[in-house]
Amino acid sequence: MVHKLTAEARQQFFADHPAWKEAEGKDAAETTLTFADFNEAWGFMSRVAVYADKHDHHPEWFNVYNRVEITLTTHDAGGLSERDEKMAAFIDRIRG
Ligand SMILES: C[C@H](O)[C@H](O)[C@H]1CNC2=NC(N)=NC(=O)C2=N1
Repeated sequence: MVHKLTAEARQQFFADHPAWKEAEGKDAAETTLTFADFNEAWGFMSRVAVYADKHDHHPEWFNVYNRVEITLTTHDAGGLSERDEKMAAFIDRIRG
């Protein structure tokens, strides 16, 4: 069972991860990454995909050429959870 972050933990999430913003009308966190080219973007996405598969937690994302938009939310919890926090921390570590 996975639970949504408490209001305090949610606030802490956005304080700890300044590259992430609250999604509008949705209990989720969003970020946009820009890479040198598609090859770099796809390399990044591959690393996130391996993480997602390993942790059974999957991003909502959109890619055009060198841009990757990511929305993190936990469908099973109906909002942001610790799983999103861990995935955001992973993405922030590898985003360069
Ligand atoms: C059955 C499977 O474990 C669930 O559907 C997992 C898969 N990946 C998931 N990813 C996300 N973002 N939220 C979930 O609730 C979720 N649930």
